[in-house]
This record gives sequence, structure tokens and C-alpha cells, in this order.
Amino acid sequence: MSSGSSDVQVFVRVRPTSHFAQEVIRLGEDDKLIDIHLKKDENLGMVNNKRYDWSFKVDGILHNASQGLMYDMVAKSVVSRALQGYNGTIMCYGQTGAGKTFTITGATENYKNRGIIPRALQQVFKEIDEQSDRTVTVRISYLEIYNETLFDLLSTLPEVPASDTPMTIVDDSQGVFVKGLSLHHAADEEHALNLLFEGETNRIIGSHTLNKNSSRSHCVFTIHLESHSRTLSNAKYTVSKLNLVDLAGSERLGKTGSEGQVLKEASYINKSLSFLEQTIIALADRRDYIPFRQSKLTHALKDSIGGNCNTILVANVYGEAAQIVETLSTLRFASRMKCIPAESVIIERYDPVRVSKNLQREIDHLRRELAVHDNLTKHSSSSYEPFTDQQITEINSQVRRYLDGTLDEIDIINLRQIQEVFYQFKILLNRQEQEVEARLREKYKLIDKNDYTAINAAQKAGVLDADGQLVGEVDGSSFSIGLAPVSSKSNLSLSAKKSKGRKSKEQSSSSRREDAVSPAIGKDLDVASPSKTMMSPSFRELDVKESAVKEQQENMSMDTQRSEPAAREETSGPGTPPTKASAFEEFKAERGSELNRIFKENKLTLSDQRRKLKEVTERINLIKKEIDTTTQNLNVAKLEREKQGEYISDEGQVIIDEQEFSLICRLKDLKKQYRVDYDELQNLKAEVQYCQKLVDMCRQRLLKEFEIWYTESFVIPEDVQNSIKADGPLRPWMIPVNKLLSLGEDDQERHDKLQQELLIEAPGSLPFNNARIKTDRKHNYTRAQIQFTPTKKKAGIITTNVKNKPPSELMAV
Ligand SMILES: Nc1ncnc2c1ncn2[C@@H]1O[C@H](COP(=O)(O)OP(=O)(O)OP(=O)(O)O)[C@@H](O)[C@H]1O
Repeated sequence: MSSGSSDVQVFVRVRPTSHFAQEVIRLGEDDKLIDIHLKKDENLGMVNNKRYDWSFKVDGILHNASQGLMYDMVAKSVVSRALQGYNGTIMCYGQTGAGKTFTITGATENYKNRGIIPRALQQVFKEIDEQSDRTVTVRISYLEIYNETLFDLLSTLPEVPASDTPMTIVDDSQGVFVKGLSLHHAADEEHALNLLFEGETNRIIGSHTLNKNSSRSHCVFTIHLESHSRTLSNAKYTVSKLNLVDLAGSERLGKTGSEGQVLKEASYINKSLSFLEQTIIALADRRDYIPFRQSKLTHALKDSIGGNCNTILVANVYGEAAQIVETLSTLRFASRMKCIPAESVIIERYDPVRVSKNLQREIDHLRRELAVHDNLTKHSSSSYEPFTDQQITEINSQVRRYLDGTLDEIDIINLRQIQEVFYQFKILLNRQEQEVEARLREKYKLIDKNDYTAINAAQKAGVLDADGQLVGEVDGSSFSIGLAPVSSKSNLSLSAKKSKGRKSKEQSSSSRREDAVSPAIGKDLDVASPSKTMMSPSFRELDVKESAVKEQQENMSMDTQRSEPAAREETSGPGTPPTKASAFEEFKAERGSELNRIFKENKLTLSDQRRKLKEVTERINLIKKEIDTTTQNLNVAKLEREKQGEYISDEGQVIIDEQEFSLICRLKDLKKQYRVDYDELQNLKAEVQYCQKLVDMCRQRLLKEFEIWYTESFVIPEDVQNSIKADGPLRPWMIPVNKLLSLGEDDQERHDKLQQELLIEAPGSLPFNNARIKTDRKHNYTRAQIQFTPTKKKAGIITTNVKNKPPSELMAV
């Protein structure tokens, strides 16, 4: 358990105004002090006011601050720490309209003005991506507390089962949690944003349908994080949560002058906020008893205010003099909050499965150690005796059985036995190698690269050209053949050297049957010949061809996917929806134009990288050829020298002539260049792979978006179609559902335009806008369906099975 000191921090955010009351609200130059000054003759509604000056110390003042700056100051470090395992809470407190929702959620329609939640989600997934040593699971819940009743803002999702049991707050040894509140796994940023927007939409719909003022509910968006090490032997993991809380408007009951439902709401709000205040005071005074259970809000936030939690309060205030009483009250609340002590700790847990696996492994290991120890001591005298033939045969049989799986383990007896086991392994391995080679020889005609007679014969037969390449290769530079040119001598090929004598004998005999040599030889030899890897970095020129083929397939694959519906197009009648093929063209030109542009751009980059890859591969082929030629010349020079008799210096070193020396230098340079080019080739290969991935993802995305668009635009439920038909001659498939029902005005166009602008300005905006569009579409569609579903139940009657549902659900009842 590691800890980090983190007192409750308080920031004041002033809602921008052109009538900022400079005389009344004075902001300290260091942005850490805020003074309120009232003139003596001004009472501003404060009865028996005796004080005229107040001074509040805070951790930061945000005046005319952008959302980005606000996030960096207020939330960034809390989010990072949540990923390290510390709990965190950011809550916005203040008068209705002072900017709490703007701060915590922001404008969900607008990427630039997004608030803390979307930014936190972006940061969470970005940091997770950057962590290579841990896997983090992200889960989301969204709770609304309205009139002391708990609502699950995500209960509209299909995976949430309907429940009659009301939600309850449970407080046990694991901490506080809301029983019955749905938890949703979010695989990526877009998915998490979808959940946020789903909850937001439910909140807004609820406020309309129930005539419920959204400023009168408290909302808690929680990001639950569980972080495990990627090392399986590490059983420790951390669990943390980040609560992002939008509190209800804090104005006092007296001021609202409300009655009826509004009065009821206001009194609930007043109660829960004053319980929150009492709790804060008790916490700040370090009292023994803290009245958390007085209200649902304080109970739900029990482990999220101070204590073991990095807590941040944003006090949202108006800048106008007319609101100074509420501003004062907000600042008082904030200054109390600042006194709450906090010392957060990482709570580490142990994964029981991993723990038991680790322990089991350790037990096994110790058992073995013990057995070895026992055996070594018991058999210490016999360990000096060499094994008899019978014992060696037994060990050989054990190794064989171990290799074919009939024996699970070989018991260790002593060191000599261990050495014999290894030796038997070696023998078996060598035998296997020979068997594989023999099998290949049985199946294919192999030509030894060093057997010039065999190669000459193949050349005469027209199977190989003068350079030792397979006839029919495009430019004779192919590596795939696996045969080095006649001139080459594979002096780096270990196994070729080892079995040279035997091989050349066998191969020269096979080369005599010239007519049996086929182009396939080359390919097979490529597999069998170890000399292919003679420059250690192995590569094949085939790669160039492979990538060209892949590129071709690439270009074709989209066409193939479209050609299938194209066939159907001919049979479709005038009253039917357009075929997918023609709709796809339309989609690419309009709705999906941006995606299509990105897709095309990625494809261009990919083919550019492939071109480069081809160039480098060709360059390497040339160098390889030159290496072979130089090696051969060097061998000739060496033979010549040996024939003429070698000169030996006084130090006993062989003296070589200048020509041989320059050949050695050249060979060295060529090998160096080869390695450099090879590295470049590897990098390019990785880049091609990466680009390929991007292109694939883009294609998937384009097709997926198209499918959604097509379904939405042209596939309308039967009852909706009937309703439209009654209205006039319009063909239903011609109009997207949301437009048809005039529910979304021109949402789609608006989003498209926004997306295009933002993609250029802020590339990170894609998940945000996608999630926004998806949620809008889903809700427009649901609304459309509801509108055309005959109502069976009386509106306004709330049944028990929707108790836990957000107010949006009530609308459909
Ligand atoms: N810092 C700001 N910059 C720009 N606009 C703001 C800012 N703060 C608030 N607003 C605007 O003021 C209006 C009210 O803000 P908001 O809804 O966030 O208030 P609130 O405190 O959440 O109110 P409620 O208690 O009703 O939920 C919104 O239109 C919002 O866009």
C-alpha cells in the first residue's frame, strides 16, 4: 500500500460575463486569493449583515479560462493518479447556471468545449495505450440522484436487465457502492463516450418528460479502473475509481419562491446539500462521527470526499454583483471543503488465481530442488562411474519418449545423468536433421550451390540462366530461387560446409538427370538451403512481389464488396431502395467523404512505402550479387596464391598481394553496406505493416459506417413505412428516418461539417464525434419508433419495474 499526500483542493471558476463586478469581487494576482467587498449601504438581501469584507484562500482561480486550461489545472493530475491506483473525485458546486455542467461535462455537441469527463476519458485511454507493462480494465457507471431517489442513467442499454428491486447504497469492507447500478466495460475512448452521451441524453429526456429540472439532480459519472501487471507472476493489482460529480444548483430555498413540485424538489436539494455541508464541516473538524448516511448523496460519496481520495472541488460562481449572496455562500462552502484532510493511498489487491498459480509453481520448484539434492547425496558415490551401454540405451529411450510425449518428465538423478540426457538430445536432433534432409532429397532434386558441374548441367538444360537464376524470373535478381549465382561460394553456410563432400556427391548424381530439374527446384531449395540465411538477416525478394499482389488485392477488395450488391441492382424495381453498390458510391461522395478521403490517403502512403520497400530490396539484391562475385574472385586469388606457394613473413603471417587485399576490403565494405540496407529494409517492412493496418482499419470503418447509414436511411420498420405511405406519395426509403420524423433537423449534416472541421484542427476529436453521432442516431431512431408505436398504457403512470430506470424510460410507458 503506497500513499501520496493530497489535501482537498479547491478551485473557483467564474462564469464569463461582460458585467464583472470588479468592485465587489477582487481576484488576487497570484490567482489564489479571492476577496469579496460590500459597500456599507449595500445589503443585497442579507438580513442583519454586519460584515462587509471576506477573504478566501483557494488553490486556483479560473477567470475567463478555456476548457482546456481548466482541465489541465483541475483534473489532469487526478486522472493520472487514478490510473496509478489512487481514488479521485472532482465535484462542481454552485448556484444554478453558474457553469457546473459546462465544467464537468461541457458542451457535448462541441469538441472544443468538451468538459472534464470527455477529456478525462481521452486521457485515460491515451495513458493506457502508452503503458506496456500493465493491462487496465475501464468500466463506467452513471448515477443520478433526484428527490432522494437513485436512477441509473445507463439502464436504457440493452445489456442491462430489467429489475424491480430499487437501487441501494451498500457500505462494506470493499468500500461504498450502489447495488443495482449497471457497470459497463468500455474497450476504448469512443465506447466510453457513447456511454457518457447515452447518460446525458437520458438525463435531458428525463428533464423534458417529467418536467424535471436537470439542475435539481446530482449526477455522478464514475470511471472504475482495474490495473493488472502483464507479468503473470505478479499477482498484485490495483482498483481505483474516479468520480466526476455534477451537484444540483445550490441556491437557497427562500430565494426561489417556489411552490408545488418545484418546492418539493428545492427542499430535497436543500436538504441533501445542507447534509453535504454538515458532512464537510464534520470532516473538516476531524470529528469522530461523520453523518454520511443522512442523505443518498453523502452516503454515495462516503469514500470520495477527502480521506483516502484525491478530492477536488470546483466552486462555480457568477461574476455579477446581483448574485453576490449566492457567490458568498458558494465560497464559504469551498473554504470549508479546503480544510478536509486527505491522504490518498493505493489499495493493492491480490489476484487469487495468480497467487495460487505462483505458489504452486514455487512448491513444484522446491520439490524438484529437494529431489535433486536428495538424489545427489544418495548417489554421490555412483556419479563417478561411467554409464554402461545398457544405461545409455535407457536414457536414449527416455529422451525419445519425452520428445514424443509419452513421458512427462525425465527424473534427475545426478550430474552425469543430466549430461548424458543432453548428449542424447543432441544425437537425436542431428539424426532428425539428416532425416528431414533425406526426405527432401527423396521428394525434390537438390543442386548444391558449390557443385558447378550440376549447375552447368542445369544451365545447359535451360532451367537456370547464366547468372544461376531460374529462367522466367523477371529481372534475374530474384532471391526466391534460393540458388546463388554460379560464381558464388557460400563460405558462410555452416551446414553446407559440414556435409559438403557427401552432398556434392549426391547432388552431382542428381544433376546428371538434367531433364528432371524443374523450376520448382528453386523454390524448394529456398526452403531447404541454409545458405539463404547466410548473411544472417534473412529476406526474400518474394516480399516485393507479395506486397505488390497484396496491394492489388487491396484495391480489389473494396470493389469486390461492392460488386455483389451491384449484381442485384439490375433486378431492383423503381419502388425499392437503391442497391448497396450505388448507395455506397453516394455514401463515399457525401456522408462518408471524409472517411473515404482518409482511406485513400492512407492507401497512397501505403503504396509509397511499398515502392520504397521494393527499391531497397532491389538495392540489397544488387549488393548481394556483388558480394557473391567478390567472394568468388577472392577464392580464385586464394587458390592462385596457394598454387604458387605462399609467402610467410617473419612473424609467421601469410603475405597476400594488393589485388587480394583490395578484394578483402571491398567485401568488407559490401557487407557493411548490406547490413545498413538490411536495417532500412526491416524498418520499412514495419512501416508497411503499420500502414497496412491503418488501411484495413479505415476500410472496416468505412464499410461499417456505410452499413449503419444504409440501414438508417433505407431500412424502416413496417409500421413506420405504413404511416408515411398514408401521408403522401413519398417513397419511404428515400428519406432518412430522423429527417422524416423531423426529430433531428439536420443533425447529420451538422455533425459531418463539424467532424470535417475538427479532424483538421484536432485529430483526437474522432472518438468524441463518433460517439456523439451514434448516441444521437440511436435516440432519434428510438424516438421515431416510440412515436409510431400504439400506446397501450396511460401516460404518466409509473410502474414498479421502471423505478430504477432513468426518467427517459418513463416516457415510453
Ligand atoms: N465558463 C463558461 N464559459 C462559457 N459558457 C459558460 C461557462 N460557464 C457556464 N456557461 C454557460 O452558462 C450556461 C449555464 O451553465 P451550466 O448549465 O453549466 O450551469 P449549471 O451550473 O450546471 O446549472 P444547473 O445547476 O442548472 O445545472 C450554459 O449555457 C453554459 O454554456
